[in-house]
Amino acid sequence: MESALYPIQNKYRFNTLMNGTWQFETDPNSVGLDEGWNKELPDPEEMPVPGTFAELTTKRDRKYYTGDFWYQKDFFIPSFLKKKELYIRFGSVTHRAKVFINGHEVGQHEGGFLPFQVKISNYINYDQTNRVTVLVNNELSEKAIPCGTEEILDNGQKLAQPYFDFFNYSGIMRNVWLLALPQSQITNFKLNYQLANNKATITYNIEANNNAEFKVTLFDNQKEVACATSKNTSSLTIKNPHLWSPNDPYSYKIKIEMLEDGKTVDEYTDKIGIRTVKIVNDKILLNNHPIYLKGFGKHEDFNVLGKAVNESIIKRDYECMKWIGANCFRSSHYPYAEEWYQYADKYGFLIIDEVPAVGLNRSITNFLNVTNSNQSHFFASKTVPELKKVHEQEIKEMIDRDQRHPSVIAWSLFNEPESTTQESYDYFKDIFAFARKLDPQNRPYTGTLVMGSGPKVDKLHPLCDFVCLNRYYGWYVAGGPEIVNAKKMLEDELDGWQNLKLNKPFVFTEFGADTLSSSHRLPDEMWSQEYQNEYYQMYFDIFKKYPFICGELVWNFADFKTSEGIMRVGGNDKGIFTRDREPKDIAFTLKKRWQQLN
Ligand SMILES: CCC[C@@H]1NC[C@@H](O)[C@H](O)[C@H]1C(=O)O
Repeated sequence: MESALYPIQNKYRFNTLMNGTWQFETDPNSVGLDEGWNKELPDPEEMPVPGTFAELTTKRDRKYYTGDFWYQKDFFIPSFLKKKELYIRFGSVTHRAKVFINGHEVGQHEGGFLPFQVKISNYINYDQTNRVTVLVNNELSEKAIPCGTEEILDNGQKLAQPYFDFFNYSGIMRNVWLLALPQSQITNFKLNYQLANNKATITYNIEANNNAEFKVTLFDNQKEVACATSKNTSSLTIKNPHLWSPNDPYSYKIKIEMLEDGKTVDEYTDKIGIRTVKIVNDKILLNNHPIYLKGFGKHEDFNVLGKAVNESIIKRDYECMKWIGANCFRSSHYPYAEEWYQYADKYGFLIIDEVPAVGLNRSITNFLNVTNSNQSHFFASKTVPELKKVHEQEIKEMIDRDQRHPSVIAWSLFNEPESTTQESYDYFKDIFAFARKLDPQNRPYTGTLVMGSGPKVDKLHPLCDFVCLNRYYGWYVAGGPEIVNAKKMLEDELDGWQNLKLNKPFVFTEFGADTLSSSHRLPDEMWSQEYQNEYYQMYFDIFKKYPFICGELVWNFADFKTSEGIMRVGGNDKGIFTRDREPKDIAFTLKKRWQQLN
């Protein structure tokens, strides 16, 4: 069911997008399966795919709809496709899906931010119209990621209660493809690079659905530079490799041919960027040179789109990040659509790729209790074994999908879980051990530590190759006139980390202040543009004193939608840009700083 290869077209492979208008119907009483909705929706409406119903409706109960809902679309399959294996590939379905073809169940998937495909060949009527139906569910629990719970309102409606700070958008929010693939096919390939003596050795491991030989060819600007024919695993070596880096995102083309009895039966081509990433002492090295990460925690989030993929938004975000002088972002708090990574490879951005392990703390204000006994003891609950299984499945799917992108430099296995209890350490010790077996390039593994999980109490930093801090001194604590105390709080914590002599890099993966683009205050006040500037200047003045700080990823790239609450004005307003991607004053401060920072 996993589908790590992005669809391409060549003489062996064909695909077509199934985006557009689908039929849609909510199923609040979960009667659809009994009433045959997998064959015919009783009273559907039009729904765009990719898209999310929550951003399109004018009715609150639809916006917050929680439970089962159905999508359905008819499509024609000509008989000349009979020789091919047919699949439908979903870029994602949030949070879980069950797929039917002409009424027959053909597969299901848990996890709302990674692709999967279902084989449909055996259920297709050729030269006829066929029907795909998807049963989706968007409920939250402590047995899946992202975590949350739900309540039943007085009117009987379910209401999702996220343990995370972004709107629980759901549905088919990424591209959907119809795939026509060869019977014998390449299903994935993994690459690792070794650089030495001005040579690059590219070790490959090809996965396929049949035993076969493989011919692997590397091209530099259309010129063949290396070639090998082997079973699944071998290597290629090239002299004077042109390495990939943010300042020079150079790519080669790799072509893999699958041979049966000497005859090519499948072919997959991709762009690859030769580079290495490693941690040496308290530095992050790219191609053996220390790098400093400048950029953002982001979200897939935009007006009307919700989290639906849209290449205009992707392009605009990259243009803004180039303009401001950023070189990195974290895919907070879930793996983004594949197109984000393709642009990063091309434009030379670095990505900390994050699995949707957010909300493993039973309250987004858990950080207020992290240093006292009011902790929720999240990892002591009986649902943890189920949670761990899903967490591991999604780590594997994320790494299988993204391991070839040169832009991906690290894996984030958690965002702000409970992290000061022995049981949290026991849980994540297993998670890290599982994940470390999966990446052929052995990139660094990390996770972000919630406000309060500091040097005296945190249990998870020993598992991390570099330490990621989400800190809000001057906002959630010591805000406004108390910012004078916030400076000392931040310095005291960093002194505490320094005294542990971890000899590891640290990256600030979140720090920020909610700011209304309409607010100017003299003297500055919280929520004003002037305060956001003062807040960041305080952090930057302090960062200079700690050489182990190797990155500053501010929170957040843009204002984004959350659940409603007394601390949210239309959502989270910590953006450097507004939700419609216009700069706040702070954007010009960061541009000046980042274009000078090498
Ligand atoms: C102290 C927790 C901060 C929190 N961290 C996770 C993000 O997803 C939230 O948006 C951010 C915030 O509240 O701004």
